[in-house]
Amino acid sequence: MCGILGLLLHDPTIDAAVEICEGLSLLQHRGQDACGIVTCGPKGRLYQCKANGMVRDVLDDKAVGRLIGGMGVGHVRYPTAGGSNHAEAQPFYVNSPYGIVLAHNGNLINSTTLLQYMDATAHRHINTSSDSELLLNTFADNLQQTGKFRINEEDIFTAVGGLMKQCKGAYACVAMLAGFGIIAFRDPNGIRPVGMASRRASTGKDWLFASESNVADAGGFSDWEDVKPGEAIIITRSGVSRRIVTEPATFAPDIFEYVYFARPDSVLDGVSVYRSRMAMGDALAEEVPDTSRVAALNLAQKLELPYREGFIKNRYIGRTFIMPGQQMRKKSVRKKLNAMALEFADKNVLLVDDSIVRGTTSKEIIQMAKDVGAKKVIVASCAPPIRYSNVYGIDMPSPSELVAHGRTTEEIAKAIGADLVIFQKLPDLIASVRQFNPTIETFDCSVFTGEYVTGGVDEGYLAYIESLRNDHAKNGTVPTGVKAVKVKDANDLNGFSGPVANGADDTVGLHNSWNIS
Ligand SMILES: O=P(O)(O)OC[C@H]1O[C@H](OP(=O)(O)OP(=O)(O)O)[C@H](O)[C@@H]1O
Ligand SMILES: NC(=O)CC[C@H](N)C(=O)O
Ligand SMILES: [Mg+2]
Repeated sequence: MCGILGLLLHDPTIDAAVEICEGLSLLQHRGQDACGIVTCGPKGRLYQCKANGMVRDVLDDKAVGRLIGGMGVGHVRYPTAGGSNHAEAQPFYVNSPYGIVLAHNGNLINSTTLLQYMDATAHRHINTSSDSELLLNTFADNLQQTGKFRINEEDIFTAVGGLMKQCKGAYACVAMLAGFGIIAFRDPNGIRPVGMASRRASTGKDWLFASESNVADAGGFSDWEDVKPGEAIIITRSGVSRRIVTEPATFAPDIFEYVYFARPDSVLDGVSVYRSRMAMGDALAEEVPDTSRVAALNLAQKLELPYREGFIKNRYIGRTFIMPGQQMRKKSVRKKLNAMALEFADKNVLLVDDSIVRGTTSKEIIQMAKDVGAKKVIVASCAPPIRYSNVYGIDMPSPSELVAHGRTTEEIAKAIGADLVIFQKLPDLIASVRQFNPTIETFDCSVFTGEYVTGGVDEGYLAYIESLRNDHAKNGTVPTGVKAVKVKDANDLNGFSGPVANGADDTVGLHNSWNIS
């Protein structure tokens, strides 16, 4: 999952970068791997700073001070395609046509086809294994085809419409055209979130696009509105233009945003994440003979059991599930959470978490609770068992890494060392979220069901991404031996070797040197 942000200030003499940076730090929970900002200053010049690392490290005062201009785009990255190298940090830039910058949240499932098209037809050079670079070039190619010396809103709608025909998968995007304005668009299924808000500024308005509404709240923006599925919104200093640019498709936001990804103080697609998590706790209570903190509190109240914070969290260790390798995740859970012996000694405890994915967290914390004297440890998960790959922007490519894959509930309990595991039922999870916005037709629940809302995800594709992105491939630790994966049907690409796995990806890349003095 990534965080995206666009800001256009009414007064172009005020630099937007400081606020973009603050906004990105509010989206840090969506991506910890890399971050970046590109701004547009006088004469349409673009200024960029992006690198691996957290917002506070990459975007320090000095770096932000060099980013000139009253509009810009920002990104925090959690890789789901390509590798984790600097070159794949976002936003991406392409000079032709017009100078375009793009920040993407989501994941494309037809990268191979797009790559072939870029090479054989559009003749555009793709320098990384990132699907987001392909997305940007698809946008650029569609804009190029309008053939205009100067672009207008109509051309942009046409280009985004063309992109939506070509790109399959999940994409919530914020783009910027040099000297023109900022643009947001969202895939036809609306799988990933992005919204818009505005704020009065002297004689006009400042405009914000962001993955989550918490950014708008903190910046004093109001009138938060979600970008609709299949919609493109263009903001220039002359105003706002918006249009649904594609055929309607099933609106299916990813339910895992509510379970885990989004901050509880955000409202996504009209649903308060906080209230949906409280409802998850209520529903889960029905199953007993958080993230999860909100749910745990409600669950405890309903069961009339005392609610305690049995683990103290080190707020300086980031999210563990979105860390790249299993060793790191495991070590970080121990560093992040410490069991309060007082709360556990000689007690039977019910631990509530928002989800059990690889089982890293639950396995560690059950052991920690037992180490400080817990008698019985029962674990309740606000999400149902996760048994299938995610292909839309959550890095869960490999079912065999999921603790629930191929296991019954009893076997999962055994694998994580729990006395009992209780899972939320899928209809209850869906109802917990949907009750707050019944206009959402359905959700992408593919990690629970193996049913993919976009189509185009068959066994061959799932095997392909698994070979590319399982933990061994990412860390270059074999045993799968995946070093570089040949693009399917790549005969006409002059031997071009397609996306390579993380650990094997030693691309130097065309990236900026961010820490120049
Ligand atoms: O079964 P696993 O593979 O461990 O994944 C599930 C865990 O990962 C997440 O926590 P994370 O540490 O990422 O973030 P949080 O602090 O927001 O809970 C989630 O909240 C679960 O605790
Ligand atoms: N999690 C995401 O949204 C990732 C965006 C993009 N697929 C990347 O890997 O950079
Ligand atoms: Mg957690």
